[in-house]
Amino acid sequence: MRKLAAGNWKMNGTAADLVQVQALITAHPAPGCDVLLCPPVSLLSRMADLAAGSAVQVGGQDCHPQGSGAHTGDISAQMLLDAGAHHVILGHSERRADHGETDALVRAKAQAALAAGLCAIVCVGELESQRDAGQTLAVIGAQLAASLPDAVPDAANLVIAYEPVWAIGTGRTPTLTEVGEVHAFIRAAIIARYGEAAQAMRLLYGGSVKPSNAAEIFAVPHVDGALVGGASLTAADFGAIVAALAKA
Ligand SMILES: O=C[C@H](O)COP(=O)(O)O
Repeated sequence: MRKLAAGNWKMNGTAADLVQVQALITAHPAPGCDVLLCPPVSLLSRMADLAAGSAVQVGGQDCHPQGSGAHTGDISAQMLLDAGAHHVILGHSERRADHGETDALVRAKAQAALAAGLCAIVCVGELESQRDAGQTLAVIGAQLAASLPDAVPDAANLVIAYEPVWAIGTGRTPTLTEVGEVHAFIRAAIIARYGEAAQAMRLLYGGSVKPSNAAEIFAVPHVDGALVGGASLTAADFGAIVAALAKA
């Protein structure tokens, strides 16, 4: 399976920051893994134009479950595709917290994304209190059961990102053993759900991935890449993570 280094710019970046994308493309013309950047919608089309013909793909950070209609401020999967996106991040914990997104809504969005021809990156992850209470696998299992799409015709089009909420933007990470335990659990859950085709679904770890810890995280079984926030904003940091993944 080809691994995936995905960057989530979140609500960061203006046109001036596209120099980072050009620098990434120049420094990693043939990266040896898939490379994705998900900018705010305001930059999506421009970033897609800039990255055309390079190894960098672009994606959205959310989509509406419907294709069009009276939904002020929202964007559909078809619109993301039209703007040049190949992927969309769905169910990020920040959207679950900021916008009250439920597992059922995340599933509807994921199904819309797949139907539109996008690759869906569905995020799951436990709160620190849930980890402390020994509930991590139960929480992840419930999120997977209710957030993932019913049918996935092409395993390459569903990516699952494990992001412990307490590790996002904090500089803290689970131990490698803990990462491995959750990723093995996710692999088993999706094989039970979708069959052996789920061996080809990529599982990303996200939460304070940096150049300094990327290689050890990428050595954990069933870690097929990363969903990177802060460190995806600069070509130097994200490029180092891309290089570590290509070597893993
Ligand atoms: O989507 C990315 C994650 O929330 C990780 O963010 P972070 O790398 O800044 O911790």
